[in-house]
Amino acid sequence: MAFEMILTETHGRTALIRLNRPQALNALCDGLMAEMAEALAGFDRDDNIAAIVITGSEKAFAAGADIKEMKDRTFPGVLAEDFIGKWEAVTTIRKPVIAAVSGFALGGGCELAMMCDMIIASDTAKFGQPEINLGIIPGAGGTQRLTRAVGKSKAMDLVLTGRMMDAQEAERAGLVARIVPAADLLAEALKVAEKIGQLSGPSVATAKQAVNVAFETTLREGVRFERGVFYALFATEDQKEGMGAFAEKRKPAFRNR
Ligand SMILES: CC(C)(O)CC(=O)SCCNC(=O)CCNC(=O)[C@H](O)C(C)(C)COP(=O)(O)OP(=O)(O)OC[C@H]1O[C@@H](n2cnc3c(N)ncnc32)[C@H](O)[C@@H]1OP(=O)(O)O
Repeated sequence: MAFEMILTETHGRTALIRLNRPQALNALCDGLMAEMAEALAGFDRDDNIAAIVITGSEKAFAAGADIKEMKDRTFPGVLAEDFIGKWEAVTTIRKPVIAAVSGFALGGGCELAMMCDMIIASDTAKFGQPEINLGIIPGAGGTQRLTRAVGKSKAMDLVLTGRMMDAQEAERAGLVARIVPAADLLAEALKVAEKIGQLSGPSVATAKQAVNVAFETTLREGVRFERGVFYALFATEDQKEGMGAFAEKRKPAFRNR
């Protein structure tokens, strides 16, 4: 499938998706979101791919949903179509998805980054939920994921005022995993993805699932879930290989089973 609004490439076992609407600061229109969902699903099925990086341009990861496309939508229309429901595709991917963010990550752009498993930001990144300036509120998880990431007070500050925060503030607040110079952003994100790709696929997928459960359940239930999947990993060859390699003082050769 040829894409128009995203570019895809592979680097070893890492798939890279670049948002590609520079003229609109990568505003997330329906077409782009559909292409991304299709690309993500394809990479998730591909045994040669272990992790996925999503990035934008130096100026903008994404400046939000496409306001020009969205402005004439109606209440019955968005309801019938479940306009934003399709965006959730990003959260159904089993492999790790890393957002490499440079420049603006606003509105739906910030929400897209937060749907990924971790955010690596350049020192020029700016995050915000400015929907309040448009007479709406965040609609792709912004009020929920941002609040879980940075806490109620800062989430209120950002969502109610629509102000942007820079990469340093975002890292201090816990939204961003690490900050790197803009010129090194992609290399760093690919390096992290490659490192994950060398590990055991079943344990990586299980670890991702377990951390995500923490967002959706009580501590007691989450710990119970973790214990169950932890025990299950002792049924894998990779557990024998990983621990055997440690005992034999050699590098493990994981076979993803
Ligand atoms: C997903 C939901 C439900 O949560 C909803 C949303 O995401 S609503 C959208 C939230 N995002 C915003 O409100 C940000 C809108 N953009 C801006 O405020 C500014 O563009 C900026 C601060 C990011 C950058 O400003 P500047 O450097 O001055 O560039 P511009 O000239 O404004 O933009 C260049 C070009 O891109 C178009 N653009 C930018 N953002 C969007 C957008 N979200 N949708 C559609 N188009 C966008 C902008 O109109 C310019 O295009 P031209 O007018 O030159 O054709």
